Amino acid sequence: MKPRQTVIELGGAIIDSATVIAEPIYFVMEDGVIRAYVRGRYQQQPGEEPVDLIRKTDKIAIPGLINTHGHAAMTLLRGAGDDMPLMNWLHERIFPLEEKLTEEATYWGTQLAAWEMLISGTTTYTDMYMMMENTARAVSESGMRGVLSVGVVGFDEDSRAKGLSRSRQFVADWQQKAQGRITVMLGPHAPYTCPPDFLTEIAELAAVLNVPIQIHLSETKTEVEDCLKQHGVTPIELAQKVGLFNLPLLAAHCVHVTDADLDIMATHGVRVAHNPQSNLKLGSGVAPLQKMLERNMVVGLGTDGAASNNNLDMFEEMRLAATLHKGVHQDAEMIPAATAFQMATELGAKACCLETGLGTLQPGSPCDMVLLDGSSPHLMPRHNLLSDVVYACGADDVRDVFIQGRQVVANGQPLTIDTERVKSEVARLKKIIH
Ligand SMILES: CSC[C@H]1O[C@@H](n2cnc3c(O)ncnc32)[C@H](O)[C@@H]1O
Ligand SMILES: [Zn+2]
Repeated sequence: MKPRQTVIELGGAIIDSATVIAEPIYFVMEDGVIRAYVRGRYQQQPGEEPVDLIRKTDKIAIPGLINTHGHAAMTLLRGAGDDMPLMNWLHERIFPLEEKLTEEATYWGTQLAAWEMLISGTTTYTDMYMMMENTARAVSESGMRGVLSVGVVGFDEDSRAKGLSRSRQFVADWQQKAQGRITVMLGPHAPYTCPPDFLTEIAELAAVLNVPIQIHLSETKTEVEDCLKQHGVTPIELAQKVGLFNLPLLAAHCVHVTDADLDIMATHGVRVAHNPQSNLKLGSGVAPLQKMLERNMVVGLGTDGAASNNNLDMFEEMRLAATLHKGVHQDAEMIPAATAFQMATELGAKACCLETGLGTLQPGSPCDMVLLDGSSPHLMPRHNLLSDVVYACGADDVRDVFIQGRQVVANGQPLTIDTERVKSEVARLKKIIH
């Protein structure tokens, strides 16, 4: 039997960064996939199969936002260490607190993150953390898409062996699970926590398991200076040397990269997660985004964890990406709204090695759709819909969210998260993690 179709009628839509329709439009969905979009109002034609009709003519549709770098359970550490540079923040505050995180804490921290991400229009996110089984369970229950990896460090033989075996098991258990919403990567933390021979082992394992890699690279000046002192090469050169770039790889940050580093990355198709807010808050610097895009590199946007941001709001990242670089370079033409929007959607999907079509509302794409309140002052008088979404809208304008055609947020409220339970569990856990 042919699956029943659903039609969503809207007041306008951004199909992708190059296709903006600021007039009535409807989408035809079937099996969680967008089959077509048609300008104008929906009218059933004589003899046409009946459809389920959702009428939201005061809403504007955009593709679900894609957060290309994060550590979901770090919501539990929000505000627990502020105004410190990365290395002090990690060693003096974060690592000691993370020692106290239990498996169930990881689960509730991820639930809290999913709640925050869903109501702010993020439908897909990446994660690298410890105890990822619980993260995957929370992601699966939330209805979100997750690109998940076990965070691995190689301080000694024991941590190396555990990291590799946990990663293997995680791929076996979770690759393409939750109706295909979960995909897995390997997650070596950084070159300063994983020695070169261990990074090679990880690259070899990724090739065997046929999964991409995500890693923090060249985040701070100190990281680069230490790497040069210790290994005689930059973190990017090191990553290439040890074989990491022979595989699809998503590099978070890349703030302190030379032109030669960028050429290496571009040649090897290295994808980048740009995290402007986290880089500013930790005082790390500003990544050379324009130079990356000039080399046609795939760059997505990310929040990083809630302890270095301190929220998971992709509207803020989009707006910051579109304004920060203009200010730094005194060039108002840099990173136009369409580019920032593309990074938060389509390019984000590519950065995460996800299926084609994700990050757009084009026919054939999965129906991961966010509906904004068309009667918000941020969307008036509507000279330019794309500009309004990037420069004026915020998380508060998100009303409804669909992932794979399933509604997960209705009128600003998450449908898949027991928010009262999350509130009480997080309050309880705060007493343990302090
Ligand atoms: C080994 S699991 C992931 C690990 O990464 C830590 N982390 C969070 N944010 C950052 C960042 O900006 N740079 C480097 N490492 C970061 C997190 O606390 C976990 O320990
Ligand atoms: Zn990170």
